[in-house]
Amino acid sequence: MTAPSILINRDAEGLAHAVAARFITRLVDVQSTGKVAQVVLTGGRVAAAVYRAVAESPARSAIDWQRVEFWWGDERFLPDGDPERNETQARDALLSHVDVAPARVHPMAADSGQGPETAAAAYAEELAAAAGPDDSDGVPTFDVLMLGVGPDGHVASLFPEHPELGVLDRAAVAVHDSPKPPPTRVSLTFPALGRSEEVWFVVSGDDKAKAVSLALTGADLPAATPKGLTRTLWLLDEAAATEIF
Ligand SMILES: O=C1O[C@H](COP(=O)(O)O)[C@@H](O)[C@H](O)[C@H]1O
Repeated sequence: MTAPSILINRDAEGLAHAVAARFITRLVDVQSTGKVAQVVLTGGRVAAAVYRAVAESPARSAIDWQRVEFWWGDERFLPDGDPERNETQARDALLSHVDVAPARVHPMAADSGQGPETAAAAYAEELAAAAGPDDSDGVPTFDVLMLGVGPDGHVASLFPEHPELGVLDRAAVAVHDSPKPPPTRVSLTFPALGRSEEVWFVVSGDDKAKAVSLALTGADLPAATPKGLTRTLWLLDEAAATEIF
Protein backbone atom coordinates (compact mmCIF):
# COMPACT_ATOMS: atom_id res chain seq x y z
CA MET A 1 0.00 0.00 0.00
CA THR A 2 1.39 3.39 -0.98
CA ALA A 3 1.46 6.57 1.12
CA PRO A 4 -1.50 8.88 0.57
CA SER A 5 -1.15 11.59 -2.05
CA ILE A 6 -2.35 15.10 -1.28
CA LEU A 7 -3.66 17.40 -4.01
CA ILE A 8 -4.71 20.93 -3.19
CA ASN A 9 -7.04 23.18 -5.17
CA ARG A 10 -7.57 26.86 -4.57
CA ASP A 11 -11.16 26.84 -3.41
CA ALA A 12 -14.25 24.65 -3.09
CA GLU A 13 -15.40 25.29 -6.64
CA GLY A 14 -11.98 24.44 -8.09
CA LEU A 15 -11.90 21.31 -5.92
CA ALA A 16 -15.32 20.17 -7.14
CA HIS A 17 -14.32 20.58 -10.79
CA ALA A 18 -10.97 18.86 -10.30
CA VAL A 19 -12.59 15.89 -8.56
CA ALA A 20 -15.28 15.72 -11.23
CA ALA A 21 -12.63 15.56 -13.97
CA ARG A 22 -10.72 12.88 -12.07
CA PHE A 23 -13.95 10.91 -11.50
CA ILE A 24 -14.82 10.92 -15.20
CA THR A 25 -11.28 9.87 -16.14
CA ARG A 26 -11.27 7.09 -13.57
CA LEU A 27 -14.56 5.64 -14.77
CA VAL A 28 -13.49 5.82 -18.41
CA ASP A 29 -10.22 4.07 -17.53
CA VAL A 30 -12.02 1.29 -15.65
CA GLN A 31 -14.57 0.80 -18.40
CA SER A 32 -11.82 0.68 -21.03
CA THR A 33 -10.67 -2.60 -19.44
CA GLY A 34 -14.12 -4.09 -20.09
CA LYS A 35 -15.25 -3.87 -16.47
CA VAL A 36 -18.45 -2.45 -15.06
CA ALA A 37 -17.24 0.37 -12.80
CA GLN A 38 -18.03 0.08 -9.08
CA VAL A 39 -18.42 3.46 -7.40
CA VAL A 40 -19.16 4.37 -3.79
CA LEU A 41 -20.72 7.80 -3.32
CA THR A 42 -20.58 9.98 -0.24
CA GLY A 43 -22.84 12.74 1.05
CA GLY A 44 -22.31 16.32 2.14
CA ARG A 45 -21.85 19.72 0.58
CA VAL A 46 -18.64 19.20 -1.34
CA ALA A 47 -19.86 15.86 -2.68
CA ALA A 48 -23.00 17.50 -4.06
CA ALA A 49 -20.80 20.12 -5.77
CA VAL A 50 -18.69 17.33 -7.32
CA TYR A 51 -21.81 15.55 -8.61
CA ARG A 52 -23.14 18.78 -10.14
CA ALA A 53 -19.76 19.38 -11.80
CA VAL A 54 -19.81 15.85 -13.28
CA ALA A 55 -23.36 16.35 -14.57
CA GLU A 56 -22.39 19.69 -16.14
CA SER A 57 -19.17 18.45 -17.74
CA PRO A 58 -19.30 17.78 -21.49
CA ALA A 59 -16.81 14.96 -20.80
CA ARG A 60 -19.54 13.01 -18.97
CA SER A 61 -20.54 11.59 -22.35
CA ALA A 62 -17.26 9.60 -22.38
CA ILE A 63 -18.74 7.37 -19.64
CA ASP A 64 -21.08 4.51 -20.43
CA TRP A 65 -23.43 5.29 -17.55
CA GLN A 66 -25.27 2.00 -18.08
CA ARG A 67 -22.08 0.20 -16.94
CA VAL A 68 -21.62 1.89 -13.56
CA GLU A 69 -22.76 0.38 -10.27
CA PHE A 70 -23.49 3.06 -7.66
CA TRP A 71 -23.23 2.31 -3.94
CA TRP A 72 -23.23 4.61 -0.91
CA GLY A 73 -20.74 4.79 1.95
CA ASP A 74 -23.42 5.97 4.36
CA GLU A 75 -26.95 7.23 4.56
CA ARG A 76 -29.01 9.45 6.77
CA PHE A 77 -31.88 7.18 7.85
CA LEU A 78 -34.82 9.31 6.75
CA PRO A 79 -37.96 8.72 4.66
CA ASP A 80 -37.62 8.19 0.93
CA GLY A 81 -37.12 11.44 -0.95
CA ASP A 82 -36.10 13.45 2.12
CA PRO A 83 -33.79 16.22 0.84
CA GLU A 84 -31.29 15.40 3.59
CA ARG A 85 -30.79 11.85 2.34
CA ASN A 86 -27.45 11.31 0.60
CA GLU A 87 -29.34 9.37 -2.06
CA THR A 88 -31.65 12.31 -2.78
CA GLN A 89 -28.67 14.65 -3.08
CA ALA A 90 -26.86 12.36 -5.49
CA ARG A 91 -29.97 11.76 -7.60
CA ASP A 92 -30.76 15.49 -7.80
CA ALA A 93 -27.19 16.53 -8.58
CA LEU A 94 -26.08 13.70 -10.88
CA LEU A 95 -28.01 10.48 -11.27
CA SER A 96 -31.16 12.06 -12.68
CA HIS A 97 -29.05 13.87 -15.32
CA VAL A 98 -27.27 10.87 -16.81
CA ASP A 99 -28.51 7.62 -18.32
CA VAL A 100 -27.88 5.26 -15.42
CA ALA A 101 -29.28 1.73 -15.29
CA PRO A 102 -31.81 1.84 -12.40
CA ALA A 103 -30.90 -1.72 -11.36
CA ARG A 104 -27.27 -0.63 -10.92
CA VAL A 105 -28.15 2.12 -8.42
CA HIS A 106 -27.99 0.75 -4.87
CA PRO A 107 -29.21 3.27 -2.28
CA MET A 108 -29.36 2.27 1.34
CA ALA A 109 -32.97 1.75 2.41
CA ALA A 110 -35.03 4.72 3.51
CA ASP A 111 -36.81 4.82 6.85
CA SER A 112 -40.15 3.12 6.33
CA GLY A 113 -40.55 1.90 9.87
CA GLN A 114 -38.30 -1.16 9.59
CA GLY A 115 -35.42 0.24 11.66
CA PRO A 116 -31.79 0.94 10.72
CA GLU A 117 -30.54 -2.50 11.78
CA THR A 118 -32.80 -4.10 9.18
CA ALA A 119 -31.68 -1.55 6.59
CA ALA A 120 -28.00 -2.22 7.35
CA ALA A 121 -28.46 -6.00 7.17
CA ALA A 122 -30.28 -5.65 3.84
CA TYR A 123 -27.45 -3.52 2.46
CA ALA A 124 -24.83 -6.02 3.57
CA GLU A 125 -26.82 -8.73 1.78
CA GLU A 126 -27.07 -6.63 -1.38
CA LEU A 127 -23.32 -6.05 -1.35
CA ALA A 128 -22.61 -9.73 -0.73
CA ALA A 129 -24.84 -10.69 -3.66
CA ALA A 130 -22.75 -8.42 -5.91
CA ALA A 131 -19.41 -9.79 -4.69
CA GLY A 132 -17.56 -12.29 -6.86
CA PRO A 133 -15.16 -15.12 -6.01
CA ASP A 134 -12.15 -12.78 -6.12
CA ASP A 135 -13.70 -10.26 -3.73
CA SER A 136 -13.26 -10.10 0.05
CA ASP A 137 -15.19 -9.00 3.13
CA GLY A 138 -18.57 -9.59 1.48
CA VAL A 139 -18.40 -6.64 -0.90
CA PRO A 140 -17.50 -6.18 -4.55
CA THR A 141 -14.08 -4.60 -4.99
CA PHE A 142 -14.87 -0.95 -5.61
CA ASP A 143 -12.98 1.12 -8.18
CA VAL A 144 -13.41 4.45 -6.46
CA LEU A 145 -14.82 5.28 -3.04
CA MET A 146 -15.32 8.91 -2.09
CA LEU A 147 -15.41 10.08 1.51
CA GLY A 148 -16.15 13.44 3.06
CA VAL A 149 -14.60 14.24 6.42
CA GLY A 150 -16.39 15.99 9.28
CA PRO A 151 -14.73 18.57 11.53
CA ASP A 152 -14.69 15.85 14.20
CA GLY A 153 -12.85 13.48 11.85
CA HIS A 154 -15.82 11.26 11.00
CA VAL A 155 -16.01 9.49 7.66
CA ALA A 156 -19.15 7.93 6.18
CA SER A 157 -21.24 7.71 9.40
CA LEU A 158 -18.41 6.38 11.56
CA PHE A 159 -18.02 8.90 14.36
CA PRO A 160 -15.18 9.18 16.91
CA GLU A 161 -15.60 6.97 19.96
CA HIS A 162 -18.78 5.36 18.66
CA PRO A 163 -19.21 1.57 18.92
CA GLU A 164 -19.61 1.16 15.15
CA LEU A 165 -15.87 1.77 14.76
CA GLY A 166 -15.27 -1.67 16.20
CA VAL A 167 -17.73 -3.54 13.98
CA LEU A 168 -15.56 -5.71 11.77
CA ASP A 169 -17.78 -8.73 11.08
CA ARG A 170 -20.18 -7.20 8.54
CA ALA A 171 -20.18 -4.68 5.72
CA ALA A 172 -22.87 -2.29 6.98
CA VAL A 173 -24.03 -1.18 10.39
CA ALA A 174 -26.81 0.86 11.99
CA VAL A 175 -25.65 4.08 13.66
CA HIS A 176 -27.49 5.65 16.59
CA ASP A 177 -26.92 8.96 18.38
CA SER A 178 -24.91 10.55 15.60
CA PRO A 179 -23.57 13.89 16.86
CA LYS A 180 -24.43 15.33 13.45
CA PRO A 181 -28.13 15.31 12.53
CA PRO A 182 -29.97 13.20 11.79
CA PRO A 183 -29.12 10.95 14.75
CA THR A 184 -29.96 7.68 13.01
CA ARG A 185 -27.91 6.50 10.07
CA VAL A 186 -26.58 3.48 8.21
CA SER A 187 -22.89 3.21 7.37
CA LEU A 188 -20.41 0.91 5.71
CA THR A 189 -17.93 -0.44 8.23
CA PHE A 190 -14.14 -0.11 8.05
CA PRO A 191 -13.66 -3.53 6.40
CA ALA A 192 -16.02 -2.52 3.59
CA LEU A 193 -14.50 0.97 3.27
CA GLY A 194 -11.14 -0.73 2.84
CA ARG A 195 -12.21 -2.70 -0.23
CA SER A 196 -11.74 -0.03 -2.89
CA GLU A 197 -8.85 0.20 -5.33
CA GLU A 198 -8.90 3.97 -4.82
CA VAL A 199 -10.13 5.89 -1.79
CA TRP A 200 -10.59 9.63 -2.28
CA PHE A 201 -11.08 11.92 0.68
CA VAL A 202 -12.72 15.07 -0.66
CA VAL A 203 -12.54 17.90 1.85
CA SER A 204 -13.28 21.61 1.72
CA GLY A 205 -13.25 24.37 4.33
CA ASP A 206 -11.16 25.57 7.25
CA ASP A 207 -13.46 23.88 9.77
CA LYS A 208 -12.00 20.57 8.52
CA ALA A 209 -8.33 21.63 8.59
CA LYS A 210 -7.55 20.18 12.02
CA ALA A 211 -9.21 16.85 11.24
CA VAL A 212 -7.34 16.59 7.93
CA SER A 213 -4.01 17.27 9.60
CA LEU A 214 -4.67 14.77 12.41
CA ALA A 215 -5.85 12.06 10.03
CA LEU A 216 -2.78 12.46 7.86
CA THR A 217 -0.52 12.08 10.87
CA GLY A 218 -2.28 8.86 11.85
CA ALA A 219 -4.14 10.18 14.89
CA ASP A 220 -6.89 8.08 16.44
CA LEU A 221 -9.67 9.39 14.22
CA PRO A 222 -12.06 7.56 11.86
CA ALA A 223 -10.62 9.50 8.91
CA ALA A 224 -7.17 8.03 9.58
CA THR A 225 -8.31 4.46 8.86
CA PRO A 226 -9.65 3.92 5.30
CA LYS A 227 -6.98 3.29 2.69
CA GLY A 228 -7.24 2.40 -0.96
CA LEU A 229 -5.97 -1.01 -2.07
CA THR A 230 -3.80 0.71 -4.65
CA ARG A 231 -4.22 4.43 -4.06
CA THR A 232 -5.34 6.88 -1.38
CA LEU A 233 -5.92 10.49 -2.35
CA TRP A 234 -6.62 13.50 -0.19
CA LEU A 235 -8.28 16.05 -2.47
CA LEU A 236 -8.44 19.33 -0.60
CA ASP A 237 -9.03 23.02 -1.03
CA GLU A 238 -6.52 25.47 0.43
CA ALA A 239 -8.70 26.13 3.48
CA ALA A 240 -8.82 22.44 4.41
CA ALA A 241 -5.07 22.12 3.89
CA THR A 242 -3.95 24.97 6.14
CA GLU A 243 -2.75 22.76 9.01
CA ILE A 244 -0.95 19.99 7.19
CA PHE A 245 2.43 21.63 6.60
O1 LIG B 1 -23.43 13.72 7.24
C1 LIG B 1 -22.52 13.52 6.48
O2 LIG B 1 -21.42 14.33 6.52
C2 LIG B 1 -20.19 14.03 5.92
C3 LIG B 1 -19.44 15.33 5.59
O3 LIG B 1 -20.34 16.27 5.00
P1 LIG B 1 -19.91 17.78 4.69
O4 LIG B 1 -21.19 18.49 4.31
O5 LIG B 1 -19.30 18.34 5.93
O6 LIG B 1 -18.94 17.72 3.53
C4 LIG B 1 -20.38 13.15 4.70
O7 LIG B 1 -19.16 12.66 4.27
C5 LIG B 1 -21.33 11.98 5.02
O8 LIG B 1 -21.49 11.14 3.89
C6 LIG B 1 -22.65 12.53 5.40
O9 LIG B 1 -23.60 11.54 5.72
